[in-house]
Amino acid sequence: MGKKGVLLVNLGTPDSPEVPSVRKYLDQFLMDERVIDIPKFNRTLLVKGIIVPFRSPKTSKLYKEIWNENGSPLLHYSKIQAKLLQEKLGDDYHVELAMRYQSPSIESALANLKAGLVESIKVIPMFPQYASASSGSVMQLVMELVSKWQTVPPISFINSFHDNKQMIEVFAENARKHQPESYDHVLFSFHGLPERQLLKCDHTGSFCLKSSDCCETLSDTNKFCYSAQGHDTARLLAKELGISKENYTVCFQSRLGKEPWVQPYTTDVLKKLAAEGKKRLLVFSPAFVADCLETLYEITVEYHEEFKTLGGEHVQLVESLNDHPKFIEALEEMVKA
Ligand SMILES: C=CC1=C(C)c2cc3[nH]c(cc4nc(cc5[nH]c(cc1n2)c(C)c5CCC(=O)O)C(CCC(=O)O)=C4C)c(C)c3C=C
Ligand SMILES: [Fe+2]
Ligand SMILES: [Fe+2]
Repeated sequence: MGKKGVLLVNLGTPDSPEVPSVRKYLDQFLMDERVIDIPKFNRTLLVKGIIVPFRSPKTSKLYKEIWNENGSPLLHYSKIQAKLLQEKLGDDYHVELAMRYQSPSIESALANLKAGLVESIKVIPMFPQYASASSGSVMQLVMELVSKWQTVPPISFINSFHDNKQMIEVFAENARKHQPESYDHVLFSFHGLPERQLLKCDHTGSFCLKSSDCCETLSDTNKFCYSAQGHDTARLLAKELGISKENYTVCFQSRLGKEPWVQPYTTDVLKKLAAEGKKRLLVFSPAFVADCLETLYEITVEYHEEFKTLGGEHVQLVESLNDHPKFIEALEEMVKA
């Protein structure tokens, strides 16, 4: 029997922090019709004419702040996760890592699986909460590529793992290192998403954003909603750590453009908490399985500085899942499920 193929796919990162690489990365990322979901002509004008030329130099500076001897943290941790998973699964499995944007590409990882004569492929988009712009985009590209093969192997996808028990335990364990009870408030800061993309997930058109608490419970109507899944992750984490409802806030960071994104925005929450006299914040970023630009710069540097300017004292990031053995066990279970 052939090996069972496993494909881990994370978002992607520039090949280097220099402006030309960042330009290439942002161009590929933001020209994805699931990321900037507007007609192609308008997307091309916006992305190639405005965002990429103006944003690349600024984003390059930020990447230079987090780049280290291992390169991009996101790629570095992703490689370790794939290696540890391969070791855990053993010789009956063939694990490949890909990035949705830049390298290693999904195309090359699939070619490696094909060359390895795998008998099946399990794809894990490495995003705990489903979003069309992340998991959906990975699934679409994998399906497009594999659909062109002469022999299409049995292929399956993990859609989301927002309530994965081991994942919750790892985040909680990482938080305990910081004595959560010594903080004035806890934030669960998720990567943002345009509201338009949330609304598109509600096929009934009757539920999403129709009330201020539409994401507070998961039901058949909103089970694929990124925000509702995020609220679920936050609830489970708060329960695991015994954090009461009034002591935490779910919020969304990294907004791009002028259109409304899912709210509340993390920056607004920082202002509100500072005005209430809160001094020390513990911040989880549970939309990511590895530390990356958004955690290591946006939270650790930008939000920390911003909160201090507002009168606060400290913003402490809870380390991501990275190379934690229990997270690798979680991946193993997903593969074997
Ligand atoms: C949870 C996963 C992610 C979703 C959903 C997502 C949506 C999304 N992102 C942008 C724009 C940018 N995101 C950027 C960085 C970035 N995004 C994710 C994950 C999700 N994005 C990660 C892991 C990272 C960091 C990658 C790394 O190398 O560390 C960036 C680049 C940085 C910058 O210029 O600010 C942009 C741009 C949009 C528009 C979007 C949904 C519509
Ligand atoms: Fe993003
Ligand atoms: Fe909702």
